[in-house]
Amino acid sequence: MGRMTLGPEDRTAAEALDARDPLAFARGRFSVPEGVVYLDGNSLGALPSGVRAAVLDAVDRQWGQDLIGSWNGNGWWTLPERVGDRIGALVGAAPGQTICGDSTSVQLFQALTAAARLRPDRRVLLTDAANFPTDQYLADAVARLLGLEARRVDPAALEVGPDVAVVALSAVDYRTGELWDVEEITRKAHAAGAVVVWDLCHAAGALPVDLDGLGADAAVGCTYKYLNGGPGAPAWLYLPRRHQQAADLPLTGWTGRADPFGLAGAYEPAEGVARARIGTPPVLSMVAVEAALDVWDGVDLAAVRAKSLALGDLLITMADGLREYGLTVVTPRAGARRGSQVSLRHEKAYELGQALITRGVVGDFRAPDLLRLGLAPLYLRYVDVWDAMHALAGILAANEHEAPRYRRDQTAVVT
Ligand SMILES: Cc1ncc(COP(=O)(O)O)c(C=O)c1O
Ligand SMILES: Nc1c(O)cccc1C(=O)C[C@H](N)C(=O)O
Repeated sequence: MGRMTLGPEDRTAAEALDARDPLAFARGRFSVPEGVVYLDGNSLGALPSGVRAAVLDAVDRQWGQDLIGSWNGNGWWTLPERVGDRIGALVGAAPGQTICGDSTSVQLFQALTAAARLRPDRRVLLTDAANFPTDQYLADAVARLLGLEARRVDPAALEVGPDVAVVALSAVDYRTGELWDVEEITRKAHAAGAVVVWDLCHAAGALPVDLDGLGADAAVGCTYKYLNGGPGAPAWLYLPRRHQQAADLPLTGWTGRADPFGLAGAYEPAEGVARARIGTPPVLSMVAVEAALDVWDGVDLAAVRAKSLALGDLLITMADGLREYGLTVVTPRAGARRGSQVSLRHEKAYELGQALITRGVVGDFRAPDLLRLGLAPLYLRYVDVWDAMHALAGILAANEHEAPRYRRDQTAVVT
């Protein structure tokens, strides 16, 4: 779809786009609260309808009745590989290369350490100065542990010297929504002999990714954003087959050992990606993720991408109409450089976000001045974007956000 010319007066045009949306059916797979326009699926995805029954079954029948027999009888033990493969299918990973478990931060530690150990003669780890804090902290921590130097770079001007062991970046900038040229960066890093670790938190389920085709050396991501696995849902690690044998993973937990129930005193890695298992999987959370992944049945990621960009086009067009109020679009306009969110800059971004919540529109705020609006194409409609931007226009026009109750309380948790 090309650029839109939809004006704030034209809700019927948004309705027409919904009427011919090939993904319209997917909204029925979610429980989205009535009267809420949810633009925060890039932080916590909405609740897929099937999750409740799956978790209740895991609690009442599997845990309550079947008790410990559930590790085998209800497939608890194999959840990390099973769910991992289903996530892998959404990021271009053939089976046997993706494991689900722990947090993104833990998986970053695993991936960065193992990646650096693949290049023992090199001393530098590159990360993005604007990367999500946990990515930067863990790059520093791994560098300290292995005696490397963690260097901050701008992905747009990446240069990879002969001393670089690892290039570790997020595909999408969590603040601006900019999508980096993942193919070109991977190619550049490989040409210089480095390995590449991608953080796909803001890409998995938001746009097509082809990890195998890319030749990525490792990747991580969460499942609580566009994969809708729920609060605190476990993350995932992609470790391609070609590195599995050589990968020296730092967290050698007992469930990643060959024959874990042999209970031997010394570690020996399991075959394949199972070696990336660490401790006991968080069964209830992983059952939720597994059920959440059902929303992808029959969904074409190319259609998800097309709708994500079209929703973004609509949002950007309407935001451009609000320039007179000091609102600017910071997300790149070119579709190829956009993830699945649009970030708007305004000196009162926090207050605007709070006033929007009062009107039933939920986005989020990133300091110091960004209003971040996430676009999850499976459950968002064009009219939702229209209604959100219409509400924003009303707030700005009436100065609603200047009300004292919207002032930022510095002690509040900003989600
Ligand atoms: C790019 C990126 N990496 C990592 C994380 C979070 O890591 P964790 O799942 O360990 O909280 C986030 C968001 O929370 C993120 O946006
Ligand atoms: N993981 C989160 C959490 O536990 C609480 C609040 C927010 C988050 C997030 O996911 C933040 C998110 N990664 C971001 O892009 O800013």
